[in-house]
Amino acid sequence: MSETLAAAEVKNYDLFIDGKWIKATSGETENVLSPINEDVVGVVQMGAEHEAELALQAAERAQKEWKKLPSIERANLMRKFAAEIRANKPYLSNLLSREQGKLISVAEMEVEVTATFIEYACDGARSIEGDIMPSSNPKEQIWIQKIPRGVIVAITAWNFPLALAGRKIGPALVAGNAIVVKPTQETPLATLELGFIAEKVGIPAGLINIVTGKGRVLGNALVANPITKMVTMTGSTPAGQQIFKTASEHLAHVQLELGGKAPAIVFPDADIDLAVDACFNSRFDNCGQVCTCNERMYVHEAIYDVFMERFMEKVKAIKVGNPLDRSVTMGPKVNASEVRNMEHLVAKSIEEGATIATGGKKPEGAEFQKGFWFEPTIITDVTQDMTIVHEESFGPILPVLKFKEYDEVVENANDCEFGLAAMVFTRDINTIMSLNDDLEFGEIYVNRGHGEQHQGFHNGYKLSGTGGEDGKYGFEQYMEKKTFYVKY
Ligand SMILES: NC(=O)C1=CN([C@@H]2O[C@H](COP(=O)(O)OP(=O)(O)OC[C@H]3O[C@@H](n4cnc5c(N)ncnc54)[C@H](OP(=O)(O)O)[C@@H]3O)[C@@H](O)[C@H]2O)C=CC1
Ligand SMILES: O=C(O)[C@@H](O)[C@@H]1OC[C@H](O)[C@H]1O
Repeated sequence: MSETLAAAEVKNYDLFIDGKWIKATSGETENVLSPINEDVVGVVQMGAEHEAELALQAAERAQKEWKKLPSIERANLMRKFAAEIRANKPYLSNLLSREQGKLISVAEMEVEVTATFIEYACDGARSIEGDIMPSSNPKEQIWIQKIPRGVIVAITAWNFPLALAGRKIGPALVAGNAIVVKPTQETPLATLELGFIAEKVGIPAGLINIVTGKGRVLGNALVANPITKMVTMTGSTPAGQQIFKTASEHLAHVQLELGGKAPAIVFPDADIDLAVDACFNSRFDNCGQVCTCNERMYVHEAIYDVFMERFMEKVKAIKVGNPLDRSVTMGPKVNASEVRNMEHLVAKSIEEGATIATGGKKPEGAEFQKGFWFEPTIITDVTQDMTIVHEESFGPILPVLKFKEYDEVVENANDCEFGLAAMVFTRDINTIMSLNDDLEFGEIYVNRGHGEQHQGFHNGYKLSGTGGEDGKYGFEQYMEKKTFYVKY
């Protein structure tokens, strides 16, 4: 059944700083367009250096009192914040679908995951543990304490904007920090709604600040400011590298979740139906716009034909259309630039000798005249040296390669500048354990597709990032350590 497809109101959002909604001194605004039909969904302020300073100063003031609260009291308030996010699921998920183009069912999952990211952080409130150890000196103890860092800057990407914000706000505040969130200009609206929710549940002014503006202007000003003690960013590798350089000027702690090029490897002993379903879902989830998506698929030559017959049947059954229509199974790409990148990768693949087995262009039909659409695309006759095997597509394009030997496919899987996620399908324990030893990826899925758990650790190697996020190791990064030598 379709959701309300009628054009909703166009909402104007100010900057949420120090518990107030204010306009940018620049007087500039930017329209947020729907990828479905290019209608304006909302209008946001274009903050810059001045607004960065205001937000950081507000956060610095608010954090001084917040850190004095017992962590369980911080967690109790954050649970109310999470509950109110959940209570607004219908509105937030509809807004996410309209600003990002994701299926309404995926948007509903995203709102739920935003709440559970925060609730997971709250569960850790009583586990902020340090160490007490004997000194090598007589009558002396050593205490290592965990303390909040101070002001955190969170910069997020457009694929799961609300969940990525919750993933950072939760641990940051439970640990005793304040935060300034800069969502991407592509999809800032649902994140801005968190400002209204913070007001409603009584989050103290200045603890959560949400500012919009260009990453290389406002984002850069936030990162460069010495008030900022940690930057947690999700986005592309080039942007992450720039942030890393800027933050190094004042040695802020940096946590980066960046690009990926996950291989899916299907061995001859795999459960073929399970592998087909997992590899399919892990490519076309959110129109392929998930950092852990199946970006290149290696299928053993012995099962290639039977696997691909079943796989292609599913690909050709995809229904592309308005993501608010629950009968649709894939929505649009987020913007025109992303569609141009899809077209570039297809053209490059053909130029390099590959075959477009299905898709490869914008879909035809009146409903696709406006918006940012691209067909589900499978590329075959692919060799390891081709661009599509190395360049992240972050979209509904999948190159498929055959392999024969274990060593060959492991070498090819590792032949990549990224190291975020990989998925492998085999029922042989020796193969599984060898892959665990040999694959150079921070997250390996065995006999299932992508999808992190909050208690895990979302950690990219190589150009996929640094620091890692989620779980107890992600939570730890929002705290500093202070060592106390106590002679008595
Ligand atoms: N590893 C992971 O968990 C994930 C990784 N990603 C990766 O993100 C990419 C797609 O997201 P996308 O939003 O296009 O990524 P971008 O890197 O373009 O933008 C990410 C964020 O960084 C901001 N930004 C850009 N440059 C700077 C800068 N110099 N200083 C401060 N902030 C800056 C952007 O601001 P603005 O755009 O508003 O100007 C945006 O808010 C893909 O590569 C994907 O792999 C996506 C999701 C998860
Ligand atoms: O960022 C991504 O693409 C993934 O980590 C995604 O973000 C929130 C969801 O929980 C994850 O699948």
